[in-house]
Amino acid sequence: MVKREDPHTAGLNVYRVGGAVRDALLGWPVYDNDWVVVGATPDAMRKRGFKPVGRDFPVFLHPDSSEEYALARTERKSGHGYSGFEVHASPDVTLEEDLLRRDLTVNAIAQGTDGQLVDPFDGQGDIEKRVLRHISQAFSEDPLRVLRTARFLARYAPLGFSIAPETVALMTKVSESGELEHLAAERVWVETEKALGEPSPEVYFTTLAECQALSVWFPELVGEALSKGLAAFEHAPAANQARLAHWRYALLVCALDDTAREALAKRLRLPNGVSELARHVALTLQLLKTPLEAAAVLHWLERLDGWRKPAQVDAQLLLVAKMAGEQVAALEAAWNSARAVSPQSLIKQGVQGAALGKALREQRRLAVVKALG
Ligand SMILES: Nc1ccn([C@@H]2O[C@H](COP(=O)(O)OP(=O)(O)OP(=O)(O)O)[C@@H](O)[C@H]2O)c(=O)n1
Repeated sequence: MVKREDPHTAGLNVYRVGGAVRDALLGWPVYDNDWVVVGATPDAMRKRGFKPVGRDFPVFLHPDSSEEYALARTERKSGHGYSGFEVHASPDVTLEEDLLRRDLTVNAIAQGTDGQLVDPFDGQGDIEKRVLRHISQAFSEDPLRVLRTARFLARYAPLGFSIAPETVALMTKVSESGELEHLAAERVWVETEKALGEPSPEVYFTTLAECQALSVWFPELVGEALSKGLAAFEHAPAANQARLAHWRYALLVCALDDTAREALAKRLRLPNGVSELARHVALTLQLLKTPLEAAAVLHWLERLDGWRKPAQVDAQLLLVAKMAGEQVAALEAAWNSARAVSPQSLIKQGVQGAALGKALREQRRLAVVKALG
């Protein structure tokens, strides 16, 4: 089959870059491509039908594929945090200059439309050696890269990867400089959430501990709390990636006390669903610590909003299944009996209003008592 040339990019100097090239070389699944465009202007991109999306630098979406096309640029840090960047994008920025501003050698390989690789920092050599290595001191201009590097290791450690000692040293220097504190909590959570969905999520946290970054954003997890939390990961049930990440987070913090867990949730500005899930796991483990009693089970179901959101109870039973097997079976039986109590049948009997609520509560109580035997 003859491949038709894409009219939108015909004559443009474009390269596939970043994660897509890295992952293709690693044999890892590639979900989306990022492209860099050399020698073009924003105007020329718009005329070709690309849609501008970048707020801080010129990035465009391809009109058909919606893949990202960024104009080659250089960046220089000019202040704290993420806002302090001076971006220089112009047709005279070369591909090599654009690659030089990037974080890791394995992320700075470009591929021309002819398939040729442009690899000025020997990213291919580092892929072969299984090493995550920073490209230059500019690594420290974006403190998020400390978290990114730990996250990449959580993904690739099972392939034999490690972080170059000089990069660990630089990550430590960034952590100790206080720059990590300037990151937005949301960005920290995005990295952490991704890391929690990776094959070796524990590696993210141990790496952050090793380079002194853990105490900045996760002080509650420093020391023994971390080993306890990481040990809980193996109890995470199989799930899709988004769910798995949240379940693992809830397990990670399940041994913390309420104050520590809530402080962490607040600092990370966790989405409500995630902090609530973590709270629920703590409640469930608390319930399972002692022999099950009907009043405690009913109180737990109320706290989980189980009558309105039964899926929240089901999730808890799955989550703690491997931690407290037998008790969980009894709890599940009690829950199944209680949820089988139907308001409809009471309504049919003519029970209404406040009396209905009371009757429901009583029938559920009886169901739980009976199930617990
Ligand atoms: N703080 C950052 C973010 C991104 N990049 C560069 O931009 C590319 C694309 O970044 P991104 O899409 O965030 O990550 P990927 O490397 O594509 O990895 P992932 O598989 O997680 O999407 C990276 O490969 C890297 O070259 C960087 O140098 N520093």
